[in-house]
Amino acid sequence: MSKKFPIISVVGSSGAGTSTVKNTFEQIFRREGVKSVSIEGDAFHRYNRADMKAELERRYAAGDATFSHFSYEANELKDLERVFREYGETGRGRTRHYVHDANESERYGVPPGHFTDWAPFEEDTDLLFYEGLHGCVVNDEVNLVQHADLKLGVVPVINLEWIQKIHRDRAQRGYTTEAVTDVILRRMHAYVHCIVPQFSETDINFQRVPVVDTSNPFIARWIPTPDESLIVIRFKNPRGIDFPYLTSMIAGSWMSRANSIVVPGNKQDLAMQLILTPLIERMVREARRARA
Ligand SMILES: Nc1ncnc2c1ncn2[C@@H]1O[C@H](COP(=O)(O)OP(=O)(O)OP(=O)(O)O)[C@@H](O)[C@H]1O
Ligand SMILES: O=C(CO)[C@H](O)[C@H](O)COP(=O)(O)O
Repeated sequence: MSKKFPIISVVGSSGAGTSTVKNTFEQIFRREGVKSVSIEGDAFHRYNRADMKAELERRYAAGDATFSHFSYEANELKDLERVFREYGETGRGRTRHYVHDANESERYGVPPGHFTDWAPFEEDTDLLFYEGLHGCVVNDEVNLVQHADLKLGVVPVINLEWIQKIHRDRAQRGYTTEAVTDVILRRMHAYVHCIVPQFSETDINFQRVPVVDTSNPFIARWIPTPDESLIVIRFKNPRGIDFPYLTSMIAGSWMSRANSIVVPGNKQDLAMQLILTPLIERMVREARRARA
């Protein structure tokens, strides 16, 4: 936690929608005049695509069928913690990009499956925004949670998460359904052991639930639309959350538990803006005062 240089950590599995949620944050940052710097979790993968394949094959031959990008050891989590710590203390740090596809390759000038060089953060920012797989990990080696001031989970129910991943990986990253299915299966062990525990550490979870049949996600022809889904929003600590205000502002919403509200899928963006804007505004105001 840093009063001077706060960190927002948005965590979700691959295909959960963390990149999509980043757009909502960008709108809030723009409207509130917040200067942010951001990290994509994939920047902290340990291996480029070819080296990851070789490492997978090596481990598989040695009898380990559980290794995947979700595993702690496939990522440089100590480096990520170092960046979180340094940013929290000084407002400085560095990141890079993992280039997934031809579009990103054109943007960054590096072939798909490779990293760009590390580059320092811009100076004089108000906060650091992280989105990715491991931003709330606590294990024997790292404790990322302790550095983050606002922690969010983006967690569609699993069939929907798979549909989103399959469609995105096919449409944008050039993989077949069979290849994505293999990846989902291979990652399941680490999904349970490395990804899921983080959603008990997060302050707020956004869980998208489809209200159309997704019982065979591998043949779904499209991603259920916002109109075909609900969002369950759960607050770890509901004290101070103005639920009557939220349910009156968001048409069609209701409280399903003392710490949870449900909103129509097409109100996700509005709900996030209403919930997050005051939290971000206060965080940035206090940080600016502490730096003055
Ligand atoms: N609320 C939503 N409604 C409809 N589609 C969504 C929603 N959120 C995400 N998607 C779709 O799901 C797919 C995956 O989303 P996104 O790329 O944001 O995932 P991600 O968590 O960033 O994945 P990765 O970490 O693998 O990059 C995209 O096709 C996106 O358009
Ligand atoms: O989205 C992911 C993890 O969040 C990707 O699966 C990961 O970055 C590896 O990418 P690729 O399989 O395209 O090399």
